[in-house]
Parts: sequence; structure tokens; C-alpha cells
Amino acid sequence: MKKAIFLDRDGTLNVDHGYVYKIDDFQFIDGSIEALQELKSMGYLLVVVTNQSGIARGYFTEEQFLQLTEWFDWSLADRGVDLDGIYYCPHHPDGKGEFRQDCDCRKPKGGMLLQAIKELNIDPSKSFMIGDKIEDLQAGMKANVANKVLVKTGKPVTEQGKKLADYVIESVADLPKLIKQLKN
Ligand SMILES: O=P(O)(O)OC[C@@H](O)[C@H]1O[C@@H](OP(=O)(O)O)[C@@H](O)[C@@H](O)[C@@H]1O
Ligand SMILES: [Mg+2]
Ligand SMILES: [Zn+2]
Repeated sequence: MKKAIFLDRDGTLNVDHGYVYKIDDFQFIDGSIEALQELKSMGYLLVVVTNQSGIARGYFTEEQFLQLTEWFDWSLADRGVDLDGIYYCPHHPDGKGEFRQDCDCRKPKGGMLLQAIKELNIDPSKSFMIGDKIEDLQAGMKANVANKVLVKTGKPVTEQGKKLADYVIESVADLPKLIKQLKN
């Protein structure tokens, strides 16, 4: 079984300008790409788990999301970071059409992580979930991910967030250092 880093997208890997779907609005958080390179070299699978309710809400189409995702995936591959999985939830209970669903994949539910664990043979007890919202941490809990990390680069950190998190760090750029410290 493999160890993995489950990565939230908006607010963790890129600046959350609010329902980002255009390449021009996609701004990597400082040091995030270098951190992913290092995490990869430490032997972690890198798995993105992102809520994209903008699709259900009609702010952008699934096709537009997939186009941005292709660009994002290639931008990282160009820098030596091959993502092992990208899982997304296009649903919202108040959404439109086929995407109006009270699904099992929207964080705080654990569906995306559970699917990745099964498909990629991940050991959650050796893995990390990193995100900017309580819902990210809760999804990690549902999937029994041992280490839940909250970053300060997205939504404001709340008291509840601090309580649920095993670690609070400035940004994903600090994750390799945190993991190395834990091992010593
Ligand atoms: O952080 P991840 O999961 O990668 O993606 C979050 C986005 O889909 C958007 O999710 C929304 O939450 P609601 O989905 O409307 O509750 C808001 O938090 C937006 O600011 C944010 O851009
Ligand atoms: Mg986020
Ligand atoms: Zn869903």
C-alpha cells in the first residue's frame, strides 16, 4: 500500500479568487510547485480532491473545468510533478440539472478520498489531507486519513478549524518540512 498527500485545490494549491475556472485566474500559491516536487521525491502519491460546485451552480461548465484541469495537470508535469489522481465533485444539493445532488463526493463527505484509496491502493494511516477549510479536514476524517493539515492561504482559519486540524501551517510550501520533522 502507498502513502499519499490528499490536496485540496482552491486556497491550497492556487489562490481562491472564488470559483476559479479560467487559466488567467489560476495563480499557484508561492512555493506550492516546489513543495509538490519535494513531496513526490519523498515517495508520496499526490491526489487532488476538489469540490467544484461552480459546475452545479451554473458558474461554469464541466467542460470548462476539465480544460483548466488539463492545463493545470500539464503545468505541473512540465515542472516534474506528475499528479497521481485528480478527483472532483461537480455537485451541489441546490444545483441545477444533473448536478443537483446530495452526493457522497462533496467534502465534508469522504467519497473522493475513499475512491482514491481504493483505486490507487493508498494506506490512509500513512497519509495526509491538506486543505484550507474545515470540510477538507472532515473529509480526511471520514476516510481515516491519519494526518489532517490546515493551511492559512485560503479561507480564514477558525477556532473549529484549529481544533479539527492535527497541524496548522502557513501554506502547502511548509508541508515537506513538517513531515520531515515528524519523522525525526
Ligand atoms: O477548495 P476546493 O475544494 O478545491 O474548491 C472550492 C471551490 O469550488 C469554491 O468552493 C466554494 O464553496 P462551495 O462549494 O460553494 O461550498 C467557495 O469556497 C469558493 O470560494 C471556492 O472557490
Ligand atoms: Mg479549498
Ligand atoms: Zn459530488
